[in-house]
Amino acid sequence: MELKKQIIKNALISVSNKKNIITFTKQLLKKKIKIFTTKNTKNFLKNNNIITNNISKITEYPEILNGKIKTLHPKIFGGILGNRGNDDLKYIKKYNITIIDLVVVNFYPFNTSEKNINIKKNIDIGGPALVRAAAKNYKNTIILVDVLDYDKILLEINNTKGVSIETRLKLAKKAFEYTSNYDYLIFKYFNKKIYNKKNINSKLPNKIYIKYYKKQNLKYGENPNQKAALYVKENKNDKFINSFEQLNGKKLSYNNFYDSHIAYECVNQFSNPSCVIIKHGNPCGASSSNDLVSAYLNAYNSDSISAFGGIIGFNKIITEKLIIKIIKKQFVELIIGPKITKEALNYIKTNNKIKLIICKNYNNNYSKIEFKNVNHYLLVQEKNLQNDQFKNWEVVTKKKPTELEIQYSLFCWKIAKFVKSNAIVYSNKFNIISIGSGQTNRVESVKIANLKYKNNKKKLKLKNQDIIMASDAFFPFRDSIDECIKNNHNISCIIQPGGSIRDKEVIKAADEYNICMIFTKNRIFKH
Ligand SMILES: NC(=O)c1ncn([C@@H]2O[C@H](COP(=O)(O)O)[C@@H](O)[C@H]2O)c1NC=O
Repeated sequence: MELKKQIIKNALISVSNKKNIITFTKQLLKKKIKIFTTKNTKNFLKNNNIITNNISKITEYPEILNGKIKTLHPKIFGGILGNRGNDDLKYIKKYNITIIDLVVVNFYPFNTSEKNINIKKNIDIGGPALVRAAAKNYKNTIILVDVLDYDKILLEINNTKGVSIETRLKLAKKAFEYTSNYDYLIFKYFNKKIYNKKNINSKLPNKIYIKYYKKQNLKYGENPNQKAALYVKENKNDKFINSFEQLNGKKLSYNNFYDSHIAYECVNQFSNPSCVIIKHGNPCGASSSNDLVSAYLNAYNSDSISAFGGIIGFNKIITEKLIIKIIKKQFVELIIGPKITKEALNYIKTNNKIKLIICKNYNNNYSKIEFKNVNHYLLVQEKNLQNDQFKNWEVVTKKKPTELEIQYSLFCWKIAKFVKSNAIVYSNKFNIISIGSGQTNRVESVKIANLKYKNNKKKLKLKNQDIIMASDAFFPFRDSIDECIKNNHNISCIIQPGGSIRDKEVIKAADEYNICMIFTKNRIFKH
């Protein structure tokens, strides 16, 4: 329902951020709108040769308490909240209230990234009150909180001599969003102060407030019939989000986004040129080498069938030579890396089927907690951030690993961390050669890993190369180890968390076969 357009006679301007206010005020004055301003806004405009009325002309009261009370007065709020056409009129007349048709306000900045926030100075009281009052009475009072809306409103006034009810409603919605965001920042500040003081484990607080903003719609969810979108925390300085750029290919799907992050997180564990190929959230191939081309080829050879349509992560600059190699070898869904050469980018751009993401500022420590929702509940846990270092591990067998075997075991373990449970991973040097993933019992995962290993052994011409075996949780029995030896798998070292009641039996098996065994003492389940 379109209300009769009201002519704007009086406006109140009280802005901390003075951007664009000069031009806007000039335009309002041209329309013969009477303008009332708070002290600094008035002085700022005056210094720019724009004369406005001091708010005290309405309140007949000076600003007091060093500006803590400027506009908090019945004559101001009466003018904003009063309805023009009903019982309120009698009060308006009785108390000689100036009707205010337009309120332009933005608040004192409350920047939580600043170390020393001055609560007295930084928490705006009168501003939010003005904004809420005007937004509540949006049918009568227009509320402007966004500098970017000044021009739009002027255009609407010029074209239609008023501001439509639809626009007023949108502005009111924006105003309440503005006040709630502002209060949320202040709340967070107080919340942090309390937690830090009491030294409570603030990672898992008693209450969780989640505020994420839609960054982009995704092509679809896990399946094409599911709508999906990407949300981010609003942090304009977030280096990761700012540097996460899609440079080629069609819109990302939910699975693309998920897999590419896993690929990138996994490959960024390594400092040597490395490649990880992900399918359905699981690594299917990985390698660290002297250069990315050989790392890619080794990773591809880990499981060339699964690599089809895979998400490939690199930790070094992507070159044209590498792209040519990949395209020659396989159909690839997405490539993610920290940088790409100009030539490689031009080359990849000739094929819009390949999605390319470049992410310069990778930070694994950004979020220390993880969420999963199950119907009515939100499951929250700390990220499984472990210190994967040999000094924290224990060699439990008679045979001790060589320096190289320790390095190889670390590589194999780091990949196993990303494999869905139950995970069994075989590697040769810094190359993954077989993965058994996501089975409901460990023996099945071992069997799958063994089968893939058997196939790869011929293909990769592995003869008596020493193999590392990683398991994401302890072996409940010695049978898995017997099974490997029976199949002549040349295992030189097994890395696993340990902790089974039959550890002794398992260690005995390893000793019998003259294999080294490392206990990491940390389980790496991934559901
Ligand atoms: N206390 C008040 O009555 C009051 N009324 C408006 N303000 C704020 O004062 C600022 C503008 O004041 P000035 O024009 O003096 O810079 C605005 O950010 C506005 O949100 C107030 N200041 C703080 O609470």
